Amino acid sequence: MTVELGMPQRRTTDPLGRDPRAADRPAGLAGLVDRYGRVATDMRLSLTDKCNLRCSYCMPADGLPWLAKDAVLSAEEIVRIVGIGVHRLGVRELRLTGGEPLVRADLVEIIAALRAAHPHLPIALTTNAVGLDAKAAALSGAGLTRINISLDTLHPETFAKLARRPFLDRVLAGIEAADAAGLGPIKVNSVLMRGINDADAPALLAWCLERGYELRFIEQMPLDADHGWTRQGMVTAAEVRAILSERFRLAPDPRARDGAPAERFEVRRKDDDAALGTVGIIASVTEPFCSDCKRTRITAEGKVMSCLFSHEEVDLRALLRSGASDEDVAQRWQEAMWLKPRAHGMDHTGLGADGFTQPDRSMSAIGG
Ligand SMILES: Nc1nc2c(ncn2[C@@H]2O[C@H](COP(=O)(O)OP(=O)(O)OP(=O)(O)O)[C@@H](O)[C@H]2O)c(=O)[nH]1
Ligand SMILES: C[S@@+](CC[C@H](N)C(=O)[O-])C[C@H]1O[C@@H](n2cnc3c(N)ncnc32)[C@H](O)[C@@H]1O
Ligand code: SF4
Ligand code: SF4
Repeated sequence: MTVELGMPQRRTTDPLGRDPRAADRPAGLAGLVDRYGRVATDMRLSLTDKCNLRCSYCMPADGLPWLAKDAVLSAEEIVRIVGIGVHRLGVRELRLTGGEPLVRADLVEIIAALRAAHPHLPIALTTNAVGLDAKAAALSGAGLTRINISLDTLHPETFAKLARRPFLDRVLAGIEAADAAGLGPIKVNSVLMRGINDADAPALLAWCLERGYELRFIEQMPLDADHGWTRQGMVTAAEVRAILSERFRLAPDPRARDGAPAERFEVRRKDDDAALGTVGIIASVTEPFCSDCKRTRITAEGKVMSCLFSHEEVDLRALLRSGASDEDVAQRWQEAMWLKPRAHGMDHTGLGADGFTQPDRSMSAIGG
């Protein structure tokens, strides 16, 4: 069997697809453990590579060549692969992402089927919320647990510039509908771009705090399809804290982080120190959290990416479609995770630094 790998190499393995480099994985070791002792229990599954926005930090203006329909995992394959993760490999939480998961016509059916198979599994969705106003109630009814929504600005012109689509009103309607449908706690994801929306950060935080949403500012990572990212151009976590501190007082949140990308802060009013809520900062570049990583990713076409920045992908779809048993699929997934890089796709942290190569795929094609 030929195993498709990302750049820079292709690799062929034996008929069962065993990877010789994972030969040192102790026999009988349960779960998605890697060589550095991390255990992946958080599964992130991309439902599609397609999207209806063109955020400049993710997609090119003209979009990307979309995968063919039959290249993407079907609803049945998704249910099977999640079942293997949960029942055989210790997956404890699931996040559905993309691309834009809402463009998938069978999203509600997928969630209903996953919920029927796993009554107690936390199932979250990361979405841009375009069209969510019409679907939030159905998603909640189907069993979706909670939702994270991307929103970079409250200014229509800035939104249209960043997302290259004039859809701010639709996103705001989607957020409101998600809240009304009980899909909280709602988390809002915001990527700050220097000179474009960084000055909007305090106003966006005030807006989220008023509504009880948890805003998280995300450092831009080198995962844009245009390969235009530079370390100097990126707005850092330290800058975000400085911008927010002009209007609020931030104090470390005492709750345990538990491997989450976001470091949380309590937000207090400056004059009377009144508690207003929480803000998160996801500092993948300047304050990486790889040593506690518990994530395993499956792309829309069924490939394991052990790390967001992996240059290797292990094809589970081919196995699923070749009549392989759940045990074989689980074993390949375990081998892929055993070989997970230590950090940022390498053996050390350093996005944009020496030794780092940006993956060919954009965030939208990996599944953010
Ligand atoms: N470097 C890195 N960044 C990640 C990883 N997972 C998520 N992120 C970043 O965190 C952002 C927010 O991710 P979400 O999809 O909202 O999920 P989350 O923050 O893990 O989810 P919660 O459990 O709701 O806090 C993503 O857009 C990425 O920028 C990861 O494994 N590595
Ligand atoms: C790839 S999107 C997929 C889900 C959905 N389309 C959305 O935007 O929420 C998931 C998350 O990735 C984030 N993202 C995309 N490109 C990024 C980049 N280059 N650096 C950091 N985060 C990025 C987005 O802000 C979004 O919150
Ligand atoms: S960040 Fe999400 S909404 Fe924006 S282009 Fe990427 S996949 Fe689409
Ligand atoms: S860069 Fe890779 S190792 Fe680091 S947190 Fe993200 S997925 Fe985990």
